Amino acid sequence: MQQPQHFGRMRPLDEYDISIKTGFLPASPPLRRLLDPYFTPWEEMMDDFNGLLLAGKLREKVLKMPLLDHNKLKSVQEYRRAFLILCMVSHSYVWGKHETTSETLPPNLAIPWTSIADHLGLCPVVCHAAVVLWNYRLLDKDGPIDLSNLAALATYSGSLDESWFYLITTAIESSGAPCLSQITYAIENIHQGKYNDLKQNLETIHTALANMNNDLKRMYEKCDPYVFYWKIRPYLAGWENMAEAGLPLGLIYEGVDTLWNAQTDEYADMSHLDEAERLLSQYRRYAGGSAAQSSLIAALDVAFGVEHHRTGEKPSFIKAADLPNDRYTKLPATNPADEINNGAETPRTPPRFKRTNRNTFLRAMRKYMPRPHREFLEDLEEAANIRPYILQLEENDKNGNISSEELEIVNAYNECLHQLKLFRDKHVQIVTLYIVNQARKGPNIPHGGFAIEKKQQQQHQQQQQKQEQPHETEKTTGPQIKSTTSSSSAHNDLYPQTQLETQPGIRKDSKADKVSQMFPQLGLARKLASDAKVVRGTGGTNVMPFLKQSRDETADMKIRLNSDEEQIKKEEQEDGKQQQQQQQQEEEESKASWSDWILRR
Ligand code: HEM
Repeated sequence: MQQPQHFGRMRPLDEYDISIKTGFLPASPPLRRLLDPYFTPWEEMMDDFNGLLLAGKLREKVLKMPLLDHNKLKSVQEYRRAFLILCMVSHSYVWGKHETTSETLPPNLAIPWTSIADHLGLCPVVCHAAVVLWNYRLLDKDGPIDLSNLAALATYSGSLDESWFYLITTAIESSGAPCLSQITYAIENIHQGKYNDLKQNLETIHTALANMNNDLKRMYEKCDPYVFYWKIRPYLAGWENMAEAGLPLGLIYEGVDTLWNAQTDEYADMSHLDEAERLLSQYRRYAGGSAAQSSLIAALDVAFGVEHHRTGEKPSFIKAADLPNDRYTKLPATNPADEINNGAETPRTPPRFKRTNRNTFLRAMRKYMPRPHREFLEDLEEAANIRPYILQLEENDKNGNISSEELEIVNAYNECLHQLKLFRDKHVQIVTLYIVNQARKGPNIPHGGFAIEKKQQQQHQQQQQKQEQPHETEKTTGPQIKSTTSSSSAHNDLYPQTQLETQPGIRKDSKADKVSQMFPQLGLARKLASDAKVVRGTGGTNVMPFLKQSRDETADMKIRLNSDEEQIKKEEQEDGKQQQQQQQQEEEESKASWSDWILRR
């Protein structure tokens, strides 16, 4: 006999820092400034930082900035504002504007950023919460949180495209806000047997999801894919898998020099370590900002019991053996010192993922969500009884024992999943246009004089190949791997974060160079085989298997009832047609340009 399932109960939403009205967005708009004059140096930096970055003066100015005490921040709103400031200034400091990547973050940024991140339950790196949840203002303070009334507080590039990119996501969070209370009501209604109310909960979630889809479709309107890929995305990059950008070990958080253990998230005394060990322990690797860190989409998955597997594990889709060993299948340790100690993989991965989410990447994204939101997802995993209830109805149906009301509930559940699948369909199209196509085409550098033309670049590469393989000129196939201390390829000097990931760009005499010599077991100096499968542009085509699998896993959760035979046949025909169309569309999209999209609207 099947054991009865036990479900946990949720705490009230406000205990997870969730508002019934605004969801994961704060109940009132984020602070526009820190008013305490003590923090003037940070706010002044914000006033000027786009200009300073453009003028190449940002690093100089940062180095003159005082080290401020984060303990003087009073409210959570102030902590969030401070976190946003430090995300903006620190990523600009590290990546610069056409400057060499900085491998170190000075103490006046690193120390407060790390402490403030700890306070908020985040990592000291840019994340969805910083640029989407805490980075907007309302043009009319009494108006709605939608695209007709939103402006961004801060952008790296100073462009409207970047504002639009964040604001679309803010609008999605706002449209999706009703889902959170409805999910908790649905759970309670199942406990109490109030099935009519449950149907209404599902219908409200369905409407919210449809609104989210409408918001997502508007990404094309004001965010140019070229600007996104080449001007915005580089600043959102973190320091995990960034060897090619000159950060093979991650970033040194200067002054945060108590020994930090990523597994336990605790600090220890470092006095017993020698200089090299101390240096190594200061490195941290974090993924960059991504809407994959949105707790909203994750909450919907958990609520509906959408099962996510390791990429490639879903046999009908793609064989794991054919996939590259990349960030979507395996993540490096946050602190490279752990690789020497015990080969740890994904630190601080929340332990309780019993039910649905077994995808390495999606799980890892949770440590980049604010602590209360992460706790909401963890508790929801214990409490989510919607899918088990629907599966019970499916069982009733098999026994010829389902009422018309129950049928309606199953249909409402299926409709919600369908909307979530449509969201992922659109998202796959967006990623094709905004990332895959851009990575394939390469930067379209005008006659600015600061980059070399394609022809010259080819000559440059040929020359380099000759130098590196004087005896093997005839049998080269894949992209060429350079020696570990060579400079990056010509045009990508401007955008180091978009380099090929197999080129460990360790600068001679850099700290990473020193550390890699001291710890050869880290394997940084390894020269990879030229036919290594992992070769691809950062965030390029390798992301697609992951995203398409995630979409297909959503569609797979739909329930097919026997009593709906007619409906099933119709759906199967439609699904077949849809799959064909989708494949065709995806092929066309891989060739499409942004103007095609705009004209097609
Ligand atoms: C120009 C727009 C966008 C681009 C280029 C983009 C790109 C990506 C990429 C590359 C990933 C893979 C994970 C990573 O490498 O970070 C991803 C995942 C994801 N993105 Fe986006 N994204 C965009 C907009 C959005 C928006 C507006 C949302 C809404 C919340 C969103 C939600 C997600 C989610 C939930 C995932 C995790 C995969 C999944 O659950 O299916 N993205 N996105």
